[in-house]
Amino acid sequence: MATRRLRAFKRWMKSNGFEWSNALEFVDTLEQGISVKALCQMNEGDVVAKMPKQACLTINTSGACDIIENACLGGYLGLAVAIMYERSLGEDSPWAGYLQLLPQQESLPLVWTLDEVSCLLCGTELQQTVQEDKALVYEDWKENILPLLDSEPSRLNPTFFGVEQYFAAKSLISSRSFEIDDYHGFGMVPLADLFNHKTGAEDVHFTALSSNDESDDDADEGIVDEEALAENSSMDKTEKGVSNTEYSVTEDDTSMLEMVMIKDVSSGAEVFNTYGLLGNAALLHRYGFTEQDNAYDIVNIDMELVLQWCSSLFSDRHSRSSISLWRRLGYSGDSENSEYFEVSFDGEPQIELIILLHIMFLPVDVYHKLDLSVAVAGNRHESSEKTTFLNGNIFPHSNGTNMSKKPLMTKEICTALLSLADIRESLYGLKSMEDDIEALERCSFVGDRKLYHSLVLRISERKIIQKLRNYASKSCKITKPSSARKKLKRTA
Ligand SMILES: C[S@@+](CC[C@H](N)C(=O)[O-])C[C@H]1O[C@@H](n2cnc3c(N)ncnc32)[C@H](O)[C@@H]1O
Repeated sequence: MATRRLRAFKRWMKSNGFEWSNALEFVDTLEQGISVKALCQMNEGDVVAKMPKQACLTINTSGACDIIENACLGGYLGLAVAIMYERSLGEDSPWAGYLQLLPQQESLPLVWTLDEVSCLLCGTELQQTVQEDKALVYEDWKENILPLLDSEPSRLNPTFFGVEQYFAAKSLISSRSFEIDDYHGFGMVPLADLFNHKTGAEDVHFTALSSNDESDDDADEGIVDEEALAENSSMDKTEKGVSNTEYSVTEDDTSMLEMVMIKDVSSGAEVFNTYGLLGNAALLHRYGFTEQDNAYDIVNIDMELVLQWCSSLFSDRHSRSSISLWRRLGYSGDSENSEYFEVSFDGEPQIELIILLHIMFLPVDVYHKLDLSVAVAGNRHESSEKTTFLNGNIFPHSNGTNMSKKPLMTKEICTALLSLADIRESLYGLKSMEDDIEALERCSFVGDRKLYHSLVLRISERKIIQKLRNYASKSCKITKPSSARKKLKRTA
């Protein structure tokens, strides 16, 4: 359905040199906003849309370019000022026809209230991240945007540069901006941002040729291989497919961005882009929606939770020294402040977590032997390629990813994983997963958007925790009980 705002947008695109295939239908519904459909069969290689870089809203093209540059605001901050500035011009903005199509803001958790964040995202991977984001974005506004109003009172209308407007602009940038090229950097690309996302199953690809350097080396991820383009996008197709605007482009025209079909799509089907291979936490964080059964979902178990579990069995001293030994063996990442362990969509915990648990359960004598050998190796500056003897298993340093988990899955490690699953699950509060599933069934995708997507996130995470339990129970049955220490509580 072409609504009034869509018709106005198409007129704006035509007068700004955009070209798009007659086979694309832009659909606007109250429930789902705008999507793009195929009006007839579309084929791999078809160039279905061309967008002039000069018509994209970037720091460089915006009327506020001088203000942004004088204030040395780059990246997202600068682009946010560009959007707020053009919005403040209303009909006088060269992007008025584009801006009227955009929502005021995208419903990302960033723009939810703090109460909504703590209530709806309780226990999820996003709760803390979003709380921190909100504080940081507020600080950004106070430090960088507020002072601008004093420096340019005649050009900047404070009504359009308030903290709410800044958060709104940030939500649009997060959900709709593209990397254009070295000169323009990030920007808003009209038309390209009408395509919805499907994980790992996109039909169309956004491509850009750098205006500074056309060599492959300088190509960003989205750039199409020139030869493939030449093969697939003959003038024939361009003439047939792209509507007959006056704008004519050459194949290596670096002033244009393109949308190229990377698969055949049948008539009537929606044409999807992909925003990346993202789990639900990342999708909700950046774009404000989730997908059911998303195979890229993960759950993290923070080191803090491991310490919490550890303190119920061992002395603080033992917990700390085990973690220290584990770090010295090279199993922690770069940052000691944000250590966490991933549990994959299938419920498999990261090998690094299993190794840490293993170290914690080592019999005292083996533990001391290992500790000593690591200290000696450290003093001799031995390479991290060396192997280590751990409870009957040879552990290669810093190379846990290729190790088999099976031999390590002793009874106590399986029990520890079950306890960690319980501790992680308790973060979701009193409501059970069944409560969440029932709530989701009652919830409307359209009317209760925030609740709907936060429930999908909670449920998908909790399903992974359930799979972690299954993984631990199953592994326990197939692994012989270990000969590890009988006395669990250690004090030294
Ligand atoms: C680049 S825009 C796509 C066009 C958008 N539908 C519109 O109305 O303008 C990205 C936004 O579209 C919505 N979106 C995209 N893919 C989606 C999907 N698979 N499910 C739900 N919403 C989606 C989200 O609100 C997202 O932030």
